[in-house]
Amino acid sequence: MSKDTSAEDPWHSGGKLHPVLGTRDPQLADAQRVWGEDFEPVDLSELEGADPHLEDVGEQMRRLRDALTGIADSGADLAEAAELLRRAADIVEPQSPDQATRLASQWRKGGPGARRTNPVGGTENVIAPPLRAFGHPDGSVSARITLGLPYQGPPGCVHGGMSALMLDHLFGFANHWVGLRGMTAHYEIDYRKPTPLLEPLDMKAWVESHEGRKIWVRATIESGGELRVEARALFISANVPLPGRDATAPGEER
Ligand SMILES: CCCCCCCC/C=C\CCCCCCCC(=O)SCCNC(=O)CCNC(=O)[C@H](O)C(C)(C)COP(=O)(O)OP(=O)(O)OC[C@H]1O[C@@H](n2cnc3c(N)ncnc32)[C@H](O)[C@@H]1OP(=O)(O)O
Repeated sequence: MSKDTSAEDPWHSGGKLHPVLGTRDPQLADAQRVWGEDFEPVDLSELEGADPHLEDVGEQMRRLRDALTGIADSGADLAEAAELLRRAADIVEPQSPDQATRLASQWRKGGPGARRTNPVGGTENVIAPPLRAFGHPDGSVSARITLGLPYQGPPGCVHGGMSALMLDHLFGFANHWVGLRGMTAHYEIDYRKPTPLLEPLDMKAWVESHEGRKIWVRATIESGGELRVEARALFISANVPLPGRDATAPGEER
């Protein structure tokens, strides 16, 4: 399997995979403590060059998101915060192009695709934890994250849909890491034990096999050394027209 991807391929937004992260990144430092030095981070080069104010706004929004969830019984006075947030929205909204324009801009040739904005890893997306994935030399990808109250399902536990979402996303990275890409066609998941909030979750995904357009992937979530969730999926190599781009002939189908 090849890791080569081509920025010239209009159906693929990714560049070649290479380590680009600095060790100041807390999730990378955490991952290095857990998995040692024997892995390379998945390419996140599309994050370079982002407006630092955009990164900062995203970060402040996530702080608010986490601080706000479950605050109702605390007696907090939120009047000033509400006013400041209204002002912030009044500043940003008029500067933000319509959604169709922004959608197309994500998929410009050689652009970041949805990796900056997707709901799992996108730092521009407030609902994203955001999860960061790391690629290992054995072809698997891993992520470690601790989720808070915004992601609660059963009492004190991660919402099962959130687990499914994160693993589906990791499947995408597992494909990407070994030079494949596809769409989820079939997805099955077993919730073996409750998945705790507020405790580190270790996720792993890998391509088990692939033949023609079919890619079979597997993934797990562990916490405290115990298996919580395991999932299997069939991805199918498929060509989806990119927003704002002519639907010209895609590259070779796998
Ligand atoms: C482009 C940019 C890439 C950027 C890369 C960046 C890398 C960064 C990495 C990661 C970050 C992001 C990662 C995100 C990841 C998330 C993934 C999703 O959420 S995907 C959304 C949900 N999935 C759908 O919406 C699919 C909807 N379904 C379809 O469109 C079609 O069903 C499709 C394309 C999957 C297949 O349709 P057909 O018409 O092309 O092909 P047919 O002939 O039906 O199937 C081909 C073969 O597959 C089998 N097949 C199809 N579906 C099956 C199923 N559900 N179960 C079992 N077999 C199935 C069929 O039986 C057939 O097999 P036989 O060739 O006959 O042996």
